[in-house]
Amino acid sequence: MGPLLSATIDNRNCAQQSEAVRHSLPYARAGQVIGLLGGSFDPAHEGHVHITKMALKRFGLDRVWWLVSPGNPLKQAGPAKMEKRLAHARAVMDHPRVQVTDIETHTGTRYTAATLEALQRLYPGVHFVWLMGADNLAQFHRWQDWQGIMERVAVGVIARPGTRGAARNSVAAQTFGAAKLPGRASRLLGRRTPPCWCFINVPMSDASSTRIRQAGEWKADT
Ligand SMILES: Nc1ncnc2c1ncn2[C@@H]1O[C@H](COP(=O)(O)OP(=O)(O)OP(=O)(O)O)[C@@H](O)[C@H]1O
Ligand SMILES: O=C(O)c1ccc[n+]([C@@H]2O[C@H](COP(=O)([O-])O)[C@@H](O)[C@H]2O)c1
Repeated sequence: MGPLLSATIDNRNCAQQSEAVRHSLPYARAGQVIGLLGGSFDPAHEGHVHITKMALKRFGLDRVWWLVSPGNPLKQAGPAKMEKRLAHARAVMDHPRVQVTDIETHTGTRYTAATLEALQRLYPGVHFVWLMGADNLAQFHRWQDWQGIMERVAVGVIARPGTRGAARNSVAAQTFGAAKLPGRASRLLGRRTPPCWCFINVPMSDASSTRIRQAGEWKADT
């Protein structure tokens, strides 16, 4: 087989693969603002539901997609099986504008920077907003290519009990201080050109997956 033919077949395989990935993904059209809440969801709980509803309202989002992670790259211990976490998350989060997905299984990405790059390639013209609790902002500078994430998408941060100070003093908050949108303007977040991030001070939920696991209400392999 000549090099030209082999390259054509490779390209076709590649196109078929990305078509298959596209079929496994939720629908969004250009111009929509989609919030992405990535997490281990091991298990999903009322705190996730609460911040999702707050984000929909306060960040002016059209939809939120939960990205149930194959595994947080910074966590040593693996979470419960994907099918189990997905099923539970779908039972917990029942809202017409929220979809619970395993997108990273289909894109084959684990690091958030790579996931966002893949999603922007798959959804041209869609505005993505990365959502996270304040605890994650505090350690955001440990994520792979975290500055690249800030340059790529808007970031919406939601208050979490006991983490406000650490979030405010975090490397990310300090480094991108000039790109902070005041909470009163939070609805504009999704349509701003990154870097742009916003912290919303909302009524808080103290629910946590760690607490649920420690109480023995969720077992990894059952
Ligand atoms: N009660 C909460 N308030 C605000 N943000 C939350 C809350 N619970 C989870 N989040 C956020 O939701 C995202 C996914 O969280 P995750 O699935 O890790 O749940 P968790 O309760 O933090 O889990 P764990 O205790 O295992 O670390 C993260 O951005 C996290 O900050
Ligand atoms: O990309 C990274 O380096 C990175 C490091 C830590 C966490 N994340 C992502 O942050 C989200 C929250 O993770 P978790 O385990 O705290 O629920 C989830 O989508 C992870 O993939 C991403």
